[in-house]
Amino acid sequence: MLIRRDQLESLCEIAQAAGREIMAVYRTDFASWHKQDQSPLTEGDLRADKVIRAGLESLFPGVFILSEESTSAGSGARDVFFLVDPLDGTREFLRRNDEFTVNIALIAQGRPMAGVVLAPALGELFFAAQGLGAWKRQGDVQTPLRARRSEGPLRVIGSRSHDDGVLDGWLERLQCAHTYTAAGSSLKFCRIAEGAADIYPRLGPTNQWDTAAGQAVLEQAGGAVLAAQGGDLRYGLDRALLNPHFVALADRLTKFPPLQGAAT
Ligand SMILES: Nc1ncnc2c1ncn2[C@@H]1O[C@H](COP(=O)(O)O)[C@@H](OP(=O)(O)O)[C@H]1O
Ligand SMILES: [Mg+2]
Repeated sequence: MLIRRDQLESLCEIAQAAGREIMAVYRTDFASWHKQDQSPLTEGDLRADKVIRAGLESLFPGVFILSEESTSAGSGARDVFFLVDPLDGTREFLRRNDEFTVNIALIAQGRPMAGVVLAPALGELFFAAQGLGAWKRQGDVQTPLRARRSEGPLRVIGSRSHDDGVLDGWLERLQCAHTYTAAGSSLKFCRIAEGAADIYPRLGPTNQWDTAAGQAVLEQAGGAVLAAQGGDLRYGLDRALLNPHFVALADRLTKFPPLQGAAT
């Protein structure tokens, strides 16, 4: 299922509306609490989820929505559905370091066909769809995205808040000079998509909604997201919510150490 340019623009508007809800909370002395899985939750997550769900239901009536914070009625596998993380990087939100994002992805036949990633505190919007392309919009400036491997040291980017030490061993096995930068949330995919980083190894858990929109942006910018067991990272309501370990790359031919200890 391909989406039209005006539909992609509408997805951007929905993300921006969610971003406004999040920023309204961010500016206050907001409370946070923990979900059953011990991940943090704020009013920002819930308000953004509500706005996104309402927007998607009106724009794409009847299309199933799986969000981190809510699930559409009905169950079973569907070929086409939305994957939504209304506030990715809740820990970054709590730390007030601005590196959190709104994520909306359209999945068809297991692949992310379109994605919008908005970093509302940074004012950066990334959006892409198969057949259309990938762009970054910041203020009035819009630029096409093109992932590219630097000619210098390999620029590795990784999680700011979730590093269980496995990454250090992986970096030691890299056979080339490299630099390392930490960044929160799905912004890591976007940094590769805009040519600011080369590789994002994820050797710890993520959920499907954490990665789908970022993958759509990166793939349409020319990059790739490879799953530990081989092939491009895929999505589905009939699959585990937890992603396998993966590596996101500007250039899929980049050599990297095996993603050992991969979850499936
Ligand atoms: N132990 C765990 N189990 C499942 N998901 C985890 C996890 N630790 C981190 N994550 C996922 O990693 C995301 C944050 O990514 P990063 O570390 O790259 O900023 C979290 O998104 P949320 O912040 O939306 O909960 C969460 O979904
Ligand atoms: Mg998330």
